[in-house]
Amino acid sequence: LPPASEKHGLWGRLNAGEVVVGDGGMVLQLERRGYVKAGHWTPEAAVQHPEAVRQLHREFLRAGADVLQTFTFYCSEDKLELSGNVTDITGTQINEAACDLAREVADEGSALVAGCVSQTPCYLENHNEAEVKSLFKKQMDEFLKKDIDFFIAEFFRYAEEAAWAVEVLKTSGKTVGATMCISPHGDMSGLPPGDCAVRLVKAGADIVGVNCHLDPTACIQTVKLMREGLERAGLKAHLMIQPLGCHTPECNLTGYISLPEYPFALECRSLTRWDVHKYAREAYEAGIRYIGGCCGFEAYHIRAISEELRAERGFLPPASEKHGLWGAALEMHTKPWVRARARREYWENLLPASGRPRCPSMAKPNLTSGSRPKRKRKDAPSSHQPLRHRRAPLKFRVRTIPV
Ligand code: MET
Ligand SMILES: [Zn+2]
Repeated sequence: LPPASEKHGLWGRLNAGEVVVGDGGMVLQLERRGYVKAGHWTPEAAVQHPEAVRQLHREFLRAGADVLQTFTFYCSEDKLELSGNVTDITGTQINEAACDLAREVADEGSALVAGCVSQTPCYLENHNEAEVKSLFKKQMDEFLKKDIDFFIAEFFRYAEEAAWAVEVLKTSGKTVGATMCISPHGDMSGLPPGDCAVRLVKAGADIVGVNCHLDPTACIQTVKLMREGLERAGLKAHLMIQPLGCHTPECNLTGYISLPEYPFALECRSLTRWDVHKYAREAYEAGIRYIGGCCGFEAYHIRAISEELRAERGFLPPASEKHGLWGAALEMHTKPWVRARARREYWENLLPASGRPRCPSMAKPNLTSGSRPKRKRKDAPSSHQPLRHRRAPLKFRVRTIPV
């Protein structure tokens, strides 16, 4: 169990039955703002554009986030090398700068800082436990040089790799949350969500759940399956959820990356703040107490979680000073037909139009998962040998999730 000093940390808060509001998506949002390269999704902006990262952290804090996650997605040494995106900055520099940024902003409020690791190319490449674990250990040691409160291992497609990350992070003695980017069908080796959760808790995870890849509806369904798996095994853990900020009802095993709109035309699918109210309530009712968002979740979505759960938390966040509940600020509008929208029933029951007459409401997802491109030797800016890649085997057929 985590040390007593963590009584007021994440572990203590969750054990006391508190709701913990997570932050939103960093890489997708910073790509849209011009600081991250799509396809690569590496976080060198922590060093190159600290002001951009700091600002996004601040927006999430102001919206009520209790946790700021370090901007260290895909910041393992092998992923940085594979992306070939930075030659003049090391992974160590990015990890350390990201910790400093998250801490600086967290201390402007009373947020916790989570040091985050994610899936590695090395795992797909060779399944070598020692090698994969050494990548996580390196990142963990860099985080531990800085002031972080707990760890999150997130965005894992395979329970095995996530469990390896958890085993490494637990050696720190700190609280560890683990979230997988899986659907109700389970992980990429066919392990059902309940069994994934059991595996993660047995590896030492204190909090388990899902992040990214699918919309709130599918993610809640998956976390419920995790909870049931834990109950069947007689194991206890807190539950965590950070879904996409997009509607993906027709998605399948491969998640939103299989949508034709990924990643540059997803806007039509964005959740409204009212969708988030519904999500936050459903997640809470499912017994999930760490409730945040992943890609597509912006500050106003996080504020909507904070507003929906204001009674349970006992306060509203600073950003709500500029937002009347359920549209109440519209009472001041000069036009009577807009004033008429200053009520909960209006926004709760609205079916928003897309304004795009020729658009279908559903897309046809691509049915295969892609292989990684080989990096061209002559373009390779790194002095290291590029990694070899092979197609990740899809062990079972892609199906559509009934929701
Ligand atoms: C592709 S999932 C990304 C997760 C990470 N915490 C981020 O928001 O940047
Ligand atoms: Zn995400």
